[in-house]
Formats: sequence, C-alpha cells, structure tokens
Amino acid sequence: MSSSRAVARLSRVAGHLAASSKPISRPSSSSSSSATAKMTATTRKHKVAIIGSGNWGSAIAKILAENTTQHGDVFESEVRMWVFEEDYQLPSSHPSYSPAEHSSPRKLSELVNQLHENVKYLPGVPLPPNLVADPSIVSAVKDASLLIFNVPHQFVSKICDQIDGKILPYARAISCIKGVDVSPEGISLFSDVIGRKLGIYCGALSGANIATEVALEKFSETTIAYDPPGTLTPVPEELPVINHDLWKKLFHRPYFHVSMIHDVAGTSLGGALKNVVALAAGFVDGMGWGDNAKAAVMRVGILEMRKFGLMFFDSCKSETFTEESCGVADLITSCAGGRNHRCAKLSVEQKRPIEEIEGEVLNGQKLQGTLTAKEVNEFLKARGKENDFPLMTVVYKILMGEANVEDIPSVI
Ligand SMILES: NC(=O)c1ccc[n+]([C@@H]2O[C@H](COP(=O)([O-])OP(=O)(O)OC[C@H]3O[C@@H](n4cnc5c(N)ncnc54)[C@H](O)[C@@H]3O)[C@@H](O)[C@H]2O)c1
Ligand SMILES: O=P(O)(O)OC[C@H](O)CO
Repeated sequence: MSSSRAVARLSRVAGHLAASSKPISRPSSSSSSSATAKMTATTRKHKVAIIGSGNWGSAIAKILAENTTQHGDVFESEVRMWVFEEDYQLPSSHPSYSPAEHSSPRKLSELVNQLHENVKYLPGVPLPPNLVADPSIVSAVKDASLLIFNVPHQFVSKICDQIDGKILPYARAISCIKGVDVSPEGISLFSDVIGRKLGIYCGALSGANIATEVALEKFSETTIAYDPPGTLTPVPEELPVINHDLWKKLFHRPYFHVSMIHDVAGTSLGGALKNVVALAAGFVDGMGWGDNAKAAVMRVGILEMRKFGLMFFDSCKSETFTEESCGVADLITSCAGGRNHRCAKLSVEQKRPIEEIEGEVLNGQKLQGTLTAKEVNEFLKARGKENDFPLMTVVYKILMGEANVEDIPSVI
C-alpha cells in the first residue's frame, strides 16, 4: 500500500474511531428492518440544523424546511440555518424595500427572517417560514440530531472547532461540501474531517446540482452516501432510526430526486475534483475552441477523477464516478453552467486573474476549484504523482502562471 493510500485510510479510521468512542447498545442505525420496528415506538422527532447559508446552503435549507413540514411525524418543523453574519444593504429595487426599514445596511440574518429570502446569496427565491436564520452557530446546532454541513470548504475546520462539545453526542451529519482537506499528513474527505473533529458520523451529499436551478425547483437528482459503522453513540430509542430511508425523507423532493448509496469517498471526491476539471473546461471555452475540445477535457477529467479515487481511497468505487449523479452528471453540469467554469472562461476572455473575476462577478460566493486545484497538487507533488494526473496538474500550473491554456491539448 502506498503511503498516501495509507494516510487516507488512517484518516478514515481515525474518523470512525472518534465516532465510536461510546459502546454499542443496539444494532447499527443503518438497519432498515429495525427502522420499521422503531418507527412505531418513537415519541420524539428529529431536529434539523443546517450550517451554512450561501447559494447552495440556502437552496438545501429550503428543501429541508419543505420536508420537515411534509414529514412532521419524524421531524420537528423548525429548521435552524446558521448564517455567517454580515451587513447587507437591500437594494431599493427589491419588492419589499421600505425606506423606513431598509435605508441603511441590516444584518443579513434579520433580513432572511423578515423577508423569508436570502437576499444576498439566493435572491428571488422564497424560503419556507419554518426556516429560521440564526447568526449564532452554537444556538443553531443546539439539540439538533441531524446536522447538515454546507459551507465553502475553507471554513469547515474553524466551524467544527466552534461547535465541538456543543452538539448532541448521538447526532448524525451529512456534508454537502465539495472539496478535500489537504494537510501535511495527507488528504481527508470533509465528511471524515467533520466526523473526526466532532466525534460523530458524517455522510456526504453531492450531485449535478447548480444551486439556483434546484432552488427554482427545476428537476435534478443527487447522490447521498451514508455508511455508518455499527459502533456509534446510540441514538435514543425515542427517536426515529437514522438510516437511508430517513435521509431520503429529509432530502428527496419531487424536483430533487435522491439516490442513496454507501460510497462516501467516491461521492465526496466526485464533487471536489470535478471543480478542477470545470476550470479546464472554462479555460477551453474562453479560448473559443468549441464543444469538441471541451468534451475531450471532460473525458480525460472523469478518468483522472476516478483514478484519483481508486488510487488513494480504499473504499472508493469506480461505478460511483460513471453511474451516479455525483460523478459524470455533476461533471457535465459544472462544465456547462457552474461558477468555476464561468469564472475560468471570463478570466481567459478578459486576460485577468481568476481571483479578480471571482471577486467581481460572484458577489461574495466562493470558487472551490481554484483552492482544490492547489490542494490536490500539493498532495500529488508530495507523492511524486503529478505525471499520473496531467490535466489536474496543468490546471494548477495555469492558475500559478507556470503553464498556458494552450498547453491543455498536450495532456489530452
Ligand atoms: N452554489 C452551488 O451551485 C453549489 C452546488 C452544489 C454544491 N456546492 C458546494 O456547496 C458548498 C457551499 O457553497 P455555497 O454555494 O453554499 O456557498 P457560497 O459560494 O455561496 O459562499 C458564500 C458563503 O460563505 C460564507 N462565508 C464567507 N466568509 C465566511 C467565513 N469566514 N466563515 C464562514 N462562512 C463564511 C458566506 O456567508 C456565504 O454563506 C461548497 O463546497 C460548494 O462547492 C455549491
Ligand atoms: O458553481 P460551481 O462551479 O461551484 O458548481 C456548482 C455545483 O457543484 C454543480 O453541481
């Protein structure tokens, strides 16, 4: 086993050990037969909290709040959404603008709760009234048994530090984050980072999901991977069992179809690595090379994504990349309409650094591909594996000014 593979494995084991610090007193929470038996005996409902309120955070929060209302037998209706607080000036063109109330900047969380709209990160989309914005992360997660993490990946670590010891020990989580955590010790999935730091189990959601399309209820599908070990702190008997059926109830909508699988590594890596490929697709489109060139980038991109998963993560499955929404479908949508693609294209067209474009056109939203390209390269370089991933390597070099977009065909 290569050292990096060992590092990835060690990281996962550590996450599971942390999550299994308490003894098992009943069968694994993923057992659906026990689910049926328990549903009849439960007397409490799950409380849901979402950590993050950006473009995707708000779109997912809307789904959660719709489903907690629909499935009031298993979920408390109110969903708390942690908002990274900032001042926001409501534009006078907003339909609810009132000079008396909005002539100067207001706290974003207050505006979300007053207008039931995330006016900065998901403008124009009504949010359910049972979704409550909370600027205190500790209060947002208090008593929540289901935690949904949905923030740009660079903020995850600090956020976990803020809520360590402040969550229910039997909480379970889903990470909607697209990125990987690279440190001198190796590479980790964010589901593992969250699990390890908080001592709980965390699965992953990822798919072909441009947030605004999902928020406007245009049809899409997603993948949720959840595969807890049987050694977690038990969920109290009074609460419904947390298994695939329960997660599906929480996320599935008529316009947002959920496929449940067990491959957390493949699901997470698909979402993280496609952002690097989407940059390459944006560069190529910026050059005006056409659809054939972009298709070639996407073909090589999916092969490198799968190779990366299989090389460095033991549990990763090839078919997750080729058969699930979190694999090939996410790559396609991201290379067509994603922010990474859009900003990369503009940066070539305008001959300006992508960071400048990001600051100018995204209104506070964050690109994930630029950081991921650097993190992945740091990981590959340390293991002498850059040549095994030529497309990801050339994207990194283009970002660093060490290669040109014209070099892309040489790696295809
Ligand atoms: N937007 C999409 O279409 C989409 C779709 C699927 C997955 N994702 C993934 O979802 C994750 C979250 O992305 P998003 O689109 O919701 O966010 P976003 O790009 O809209 O990012 C902005 C968010 O970051 C917050 N923020 C800024 N500074 C912060 C800080 N110092 N600490 C904590 N938070 C801070 C902002 O308040 C805001 O909520 C990312 O990993 C992304 O790749 C995004
Ligand atoms: O806008 P991007 O490039 O961050 O991609 C958005 C989603 O991940 C697409 O599924």
